[in-house]
Amino acid sequence: MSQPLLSMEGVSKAYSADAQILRDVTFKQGSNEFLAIVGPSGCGKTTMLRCISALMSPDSGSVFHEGQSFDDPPPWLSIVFQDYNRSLFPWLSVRRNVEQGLRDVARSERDDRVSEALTAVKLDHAADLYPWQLSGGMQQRCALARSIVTAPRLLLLDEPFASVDAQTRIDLQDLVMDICERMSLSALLVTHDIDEAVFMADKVVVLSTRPATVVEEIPIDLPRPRDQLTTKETPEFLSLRHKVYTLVRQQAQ
Ligand SMILES: Nc1ncnc2c1ncn2[C@@H]1O[C@H](COP(=O)(O)OP(=O)(O)OP(=O)(O)O)[C@@H](O)[C@H]1O
Repeated sequence: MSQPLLSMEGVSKAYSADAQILRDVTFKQGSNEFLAIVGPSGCGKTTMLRCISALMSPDSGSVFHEGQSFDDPPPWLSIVFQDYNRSLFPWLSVRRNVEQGLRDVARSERDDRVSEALTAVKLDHAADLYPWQLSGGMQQRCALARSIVTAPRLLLLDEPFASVDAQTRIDLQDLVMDICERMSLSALLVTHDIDEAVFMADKVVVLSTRPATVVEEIPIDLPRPRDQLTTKETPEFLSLRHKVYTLVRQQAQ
């Protein structure tokens, strides 16, 4: 049987003796699977992403990519953060920002790949502008282009839509789902927004309060492509949203 793309097995992490953050976190993510992580505020979701991306080592347990452990941030993984303001270089144009992901690639290939990534996020027209000349949504699309330009297998999304307005958030959700579909990319989305988790994911993983552990994994078998209006009006969507919301609320009590 083939190995999952990503697996966390019994991962625990504490920042100090009295600050246990993760406790025995275990789940698997398959290839091309879109996974959403939800849980109470401050439960340790970002800490979990740091362990997955090898920016931080777990105290116990392991993270595996196709059955292999790894020590450094791996090339098959890219991260998109909430705070695009701090993740883009203001002194570099959009094109040069995206190019940062490709420093080891030959110039001729680099230009083509940057252009492809900018087309994928619909930013071709803004390639020569600077981040401070862009709207919030455009800056986050630029950050997304920089993440996909390296052709990763897995995109880690740490509340990537939390700093934009409601309409832009919806547009970015559709864009990310479309990119994942077209590039056969897996995604692991951390979000506080339960509608967003159910709408975008193939599986929602619910975490407990600190120290976080997996409370339940809920498969989301809504058909794709998903539509912001019609999918969200189906009884199946409403019932899944109810289930996830109830579980998260129980944790917070
Ligand atoms: N480097 C660090 N050193 C010490 N404590 C930390 C560190 N990073 C995070 N923490 C603490 O660990 C806890 C979990 O933080 P984390 O950011 O992982 O949670 P989260 O679920 O992503 O939070 P939120 O829901 O607010 O986005 C918090 O109490 C936070 O203050």
